[in-house]
Amino acid sequence: MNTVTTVRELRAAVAQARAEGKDIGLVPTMGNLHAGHAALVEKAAQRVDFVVASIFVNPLQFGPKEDLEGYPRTLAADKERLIEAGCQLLFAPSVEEMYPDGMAAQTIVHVSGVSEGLCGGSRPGHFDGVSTVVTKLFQMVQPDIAIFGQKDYQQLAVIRTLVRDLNMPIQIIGEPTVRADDGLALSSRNGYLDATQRAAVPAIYQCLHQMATAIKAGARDYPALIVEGKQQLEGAGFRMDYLEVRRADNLRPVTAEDRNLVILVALFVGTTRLIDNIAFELPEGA
Ligand SMILES: Nc1ncnc2c1ncn2[C@@H]1O[C@H](COP(=O)(O)OP(=O)(O)OP(=O)(O)O)[C@@H](O)[C@H]1O
Ligand SMILES: CC(C)(CO)[C@@H](O)C(=O)[O-]
Ligand code: BAL
Repeated sequence: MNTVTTVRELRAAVAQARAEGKDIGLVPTMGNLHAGHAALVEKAAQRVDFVVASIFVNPLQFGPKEDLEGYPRTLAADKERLIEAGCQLLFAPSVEEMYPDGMAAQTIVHVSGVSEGLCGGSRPGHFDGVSTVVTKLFQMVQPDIAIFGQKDYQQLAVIRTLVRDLNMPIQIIGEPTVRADDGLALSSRNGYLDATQRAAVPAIYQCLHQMATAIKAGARDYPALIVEGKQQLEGAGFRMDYLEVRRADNLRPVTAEDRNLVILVALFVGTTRLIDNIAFELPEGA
């Protein structure tokens, strides 16, 4: 695996792969890689000849009181994981390389609709930062496919909308969330948890799973289910950001006719903000 840090080197390496007739896949990340990221790279390696991963902790998507400074940076270990997973090229640019004129001067890409509410409501500007950096990465690499995790469900929906609205010829692939044995969604931010918090957090997915089971069994009073779910999570010691049932395709509020649903949660464990979700289809007759 080669590592490049400049757009110029990135374009040259991708051009060479193209000249060799290879198709290209991109896996954008912020590093501190775990088995969830590895699954995305492995999927890309199954689908294309040349896998590019990026590691960039994008300041543009962090709020002023968020964890930009403390976000874990583990480049040496990340490279080992990428090699094992089948990555051919790592792009690990500096902030100056990505935003040479500074972030205030950067053209911003705003995806409307699906970026509003949920994480977009709690993290103002977050999805503008994501859409902008992902657009830049897409322009730099011009991949055939790009792979994202369903753990960041709203992000995936924003990127699908971005690609459709701006007619980008890139196939977006969403990969299932990789979980620890106790159900916790793998996330770089799990590393912020102490032992007591780590013991408590499997309750997040258990709650989502219970709610999904109840809905599949016929429960339709979503507001009541949400109140109950929040009480359960608050009782486990978490501070709620949101817990919502939405349409799985466009994240709009659910109507009685909708069959494809997603329950999304964001909460604080101490100062650590975690997200998770469960998407499911209502069985026939339910
Ligand atoms: N458990 C997981 N399973 C599958 N994909 C994942 C998982 N966690 C993250 N991803 C995906 O990896 C890509 C890079 O995400 P990122 O580097 O932010 O990792 P993260 O672990 O989600 O970190 P954070 O704690 O910052 O949310 C995104 O497409 C994200 O959805
Ligand atoms: C897609 C992404 C790499 C953009 O910075 C980031 O939001 C992430 O890691 O999910
Ligand atoms: N995984 C999404 C990146 C972020 O939380 O900023």
